[in-house]
Amino acid sequence: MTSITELPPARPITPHSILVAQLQQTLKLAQQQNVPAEILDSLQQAVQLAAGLDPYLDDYTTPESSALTALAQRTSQEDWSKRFSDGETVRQLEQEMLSGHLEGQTLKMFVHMTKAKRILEVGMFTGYSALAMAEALPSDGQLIACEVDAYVAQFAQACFDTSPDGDKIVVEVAPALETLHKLAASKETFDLIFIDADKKEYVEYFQIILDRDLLAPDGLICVDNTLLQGQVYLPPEQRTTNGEAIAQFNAVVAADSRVEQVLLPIRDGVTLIRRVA
Ligand SMILES: C[S@@+](CC[C@H](N)C(=O)[O-])C[C@H]1O[C@@H](n2cnc3c(N)ncnc32)[C@H](O)[C@@H]1O
Repeated sequence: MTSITELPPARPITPHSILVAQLQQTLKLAQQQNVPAEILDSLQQAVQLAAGLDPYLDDYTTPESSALTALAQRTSQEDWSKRFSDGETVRQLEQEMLSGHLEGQTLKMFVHMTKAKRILEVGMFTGYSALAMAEALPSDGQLIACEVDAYVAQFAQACFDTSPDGDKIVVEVAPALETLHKLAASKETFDLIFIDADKKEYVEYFQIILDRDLLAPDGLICVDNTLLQGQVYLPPEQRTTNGEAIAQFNAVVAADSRVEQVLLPIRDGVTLIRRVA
């Protein structure tokens, strides 16, 4: 009999799920104190309203494919800390990096809406968003995924090999900046570009994409984690290095007259950018 190791459940990493956890903790504390019933009642309503949102969004969003469910399950069953301490991954990875059902379905919608045929993903991890977008591509469409870590690249490839849409994905194992320069040198262009790799390099990815014309005319850039757990609008002294990098990235995009953008509060924040000049 094989024993399945119990791994920790995913921790809250979006502004909304962090807020839910904080409200639940506040309610617990209030229940232990002699707090007036009126305040307890109000807190309980706040918890209900906040905690119900994510499950409701999941319930009323088209379900993910069986290939995506399998990939997400495999990702959550992997002991990423052990992979890192054994030297198999180049950095500490974690299951929370996977974008998941709501964002995956949102990206699929963008692929359909833009009629994209060529997609570039910067930061693939185990391949959830890559496979979600590939599922929306026509049969002659292609997605190039940049990933620096050879272990996760292999992990993702094994999942793609068992999916009907996996053959639309080509994985480039190298630092993303290297791959972006290589693609630009061979004059490649993309209808949709999804940025989700090293937060400290986001400004560089954005600038190379625009300066070296990696984005096709009328193309769309989608950028993940642009709320970075709420750190971008919390007092700057509470920001991590990644929080600071994303705050700077958002400011750079907002000041660039070549583009227009909208920051959507989906999961950890997704910014859509299109070129206007
Ligand atoms: C947040 S995860 C990507 C999640 C994935 N897009 C998804 O939705 O499931 C970020 C990934 O970017 C990779 N990464 C980090 N820095 C990178 C770099 N400089 N070049 C290429 N990949 C990088 C990490 O190894 C990690 O797998």
